[in-house]
Amino acid sequence: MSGVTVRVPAKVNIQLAVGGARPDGFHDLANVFLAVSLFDEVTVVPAESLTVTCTGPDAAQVPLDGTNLAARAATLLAERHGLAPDVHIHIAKDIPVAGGMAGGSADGAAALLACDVLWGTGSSRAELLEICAELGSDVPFSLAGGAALGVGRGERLTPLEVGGEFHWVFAVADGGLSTPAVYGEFDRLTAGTGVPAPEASPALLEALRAGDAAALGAALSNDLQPAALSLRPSLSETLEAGLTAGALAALVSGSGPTTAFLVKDAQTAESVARTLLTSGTCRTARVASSPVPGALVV
Ligand SMILES: C[C@@](CO)(OP(=O)(O)O)[C@H](O)COP(=O)(O)OP(=O)(O)OC[C@H]1O[C@@H](n2ccc(N)nc2=O)[C@H](O)[C@@H]1O
Ligand SMILES: Nc1ncnc2c1ncn2[C@@H]1O[C@H](COP(=O)(O)OP(=O)(O)O)[C@@H](O)[C@H]1O
Repeated sequence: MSGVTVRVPAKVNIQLAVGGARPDGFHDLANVFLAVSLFDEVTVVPAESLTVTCTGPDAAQVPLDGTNLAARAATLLAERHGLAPDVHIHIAKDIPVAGGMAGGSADGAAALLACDVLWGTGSSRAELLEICAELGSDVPFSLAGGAALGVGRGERLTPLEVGGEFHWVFAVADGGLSTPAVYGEFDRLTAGTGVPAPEASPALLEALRAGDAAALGAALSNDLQPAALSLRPSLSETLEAGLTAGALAALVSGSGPTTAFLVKDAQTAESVARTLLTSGTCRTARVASSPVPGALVV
């Protein structure tokens, strides 16, 4: 076999309920993930040693050493099977980097699936999900796709029913935001307030099940948004610009700084994206729909 390519989607968190910091430094979450139609493609081919290349508009920001999540995935799978992780990994990157859309996690899940097929290691779905959880809290969802509630660190998934297609615009900001820095700012902002245990919103889950965009818009929430806005105050102007342009609702995607706009249909997505592009409040604007499947061999 010459090589294996896996296509993998980005995510938006339609609800991100964050509890207090745990002794291990992580936060318990009720994390409602939705996979959206921005994709990376990861190709693995046999090679003399483990190497990584990346192309795409944000490629310069992607590490090409052993810290790349795709390289870590190949190494973890190889270790489990007593193999050498001798593959060349190529990432065709279209998901914004450090944007709160789980692009690195997506590449980790994609490389894991691609190597499992290339090496014929035949891992079960449960084994793949376990390795994903070792790679990072968001990685299991990148493998699973669709929509899911993630609890614990966000790695323990329950699939969710979605009753229709939802349309989005994503405003990509200049530069990224560090996920640990945003959780750290959340801790600083909530210190001494008695953070409640995170719970999924019944209204949000019902809107998702019904495919009701207006109801979903009313229920979107992200507990990390005040922290992301505190670190990057200019994002409030982007949120405002998208709402003025006709979005049903707006929120920061995960730890940011990408902002997400739910719109009523594909046509409105195009017009909101055009307005956002000319507003000067973001670097670029992308349209997407949801849900889409998780990592798949192409
Ligand atoms: C915020 C979220 C929302 O889905 O995603 P992004 O917006 O960054 O994509 C996730 O919780 C990010 O998950 P992921 O990026 O996989 O994080 P990990 O690699 O597991 O952890 C990186 C760091 O984030 C913090 N972290 C992560 C997950 C969690 N439940 N609590 C945390 O406090 C910790 O500081 C940890 O050291
Ligand atoms: N394959 C990868 N693609 C992008 N970033 C990666 C990858 N592997 C490791 N990283 C690192 O992870 C950081 C977070 O990137 P990313 O997953 O795109 O954002 P986020 O965690 O905000 O969703 C990057 O700044 C980069 O240093």
